[in-house]
Amino acid sequence: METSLIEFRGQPAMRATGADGSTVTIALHGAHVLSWTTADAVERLYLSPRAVFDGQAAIRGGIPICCPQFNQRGMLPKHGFMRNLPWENAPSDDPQTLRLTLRDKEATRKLWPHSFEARLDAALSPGGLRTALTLVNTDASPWSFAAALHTYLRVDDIGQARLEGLQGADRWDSLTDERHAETAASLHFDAEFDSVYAAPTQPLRLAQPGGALEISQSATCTETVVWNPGAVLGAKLADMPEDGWRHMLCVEAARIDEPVLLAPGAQWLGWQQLRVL
Ligand SMILES: O=P(O)(O)OC[C@H]1O[C@@H](O)[C@H](O)[C@@H](O)[C@@H]1O
Repeated sequence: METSLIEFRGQPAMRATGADGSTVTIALHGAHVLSWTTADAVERLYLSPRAVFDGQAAIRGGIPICCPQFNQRGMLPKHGFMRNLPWENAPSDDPQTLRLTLRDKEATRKLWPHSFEARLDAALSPGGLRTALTLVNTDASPWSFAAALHTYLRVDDIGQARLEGLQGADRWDSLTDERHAETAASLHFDAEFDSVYAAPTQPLRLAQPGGALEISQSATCTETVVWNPGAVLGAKLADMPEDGWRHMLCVEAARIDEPVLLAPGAQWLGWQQLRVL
């Protein structure tokens, strides 16, 4: 894997190219995966053309890291602070892996008074991308956190996309605040959709007329979040074009309902694997 430092919409980013010509591009801001192209040069992630690249705001699209808080479930900024800070490129033990790290600093301690190291590892394989988030407790006392790899998958037309593999999974529908087991064998999306599922052990499948993608996640990520803003909320998101919601589906590997309690010196690893079928 060859890596280089590039400029992406005016911001520094790392790009890795696999032996088969596939690429992954990660902004230092937020260790935010911006792009994943497979050997056939097809982009597999959605990145909003209106995403803000000012080195401050969270970037709309790609793979935002939500940590140490998910959504508004706590006192921190929405989805935590890690997506709003500059990370550093760091050497990885594995030459096939691109690594970025973030350590606590004044800006993080003001919000969250703990010492930590976070690592984002991205690895390409033929037809695949694996992103892994590691949290290390470098503090003298325990702390707890939630996390999500908030992946925006690119879809040609949301009206024709189907997400399979969630039937029977416990679902919390955040729009209605209802809990029930999912009855649909395959989900389709024609309006706002925002649900947290107990993660099934088997991979999910995103099926489109043009092909399918397998989505799997580590057992440490106990939830899978599925989100599409739909036309009404989509039109209100200033950093997304009006039809942007038609071209994305977020399928997120998450640890939300039971935060991880990490002892001093301990570490946690959560990953998501995408594979073109
Ligand atoms: O606009 P943000 O902060 O990136 O969040 C996007 C969405 O992220 C999803 O994970 C949540 O389930 C949604 O409720 C939320 O709106």
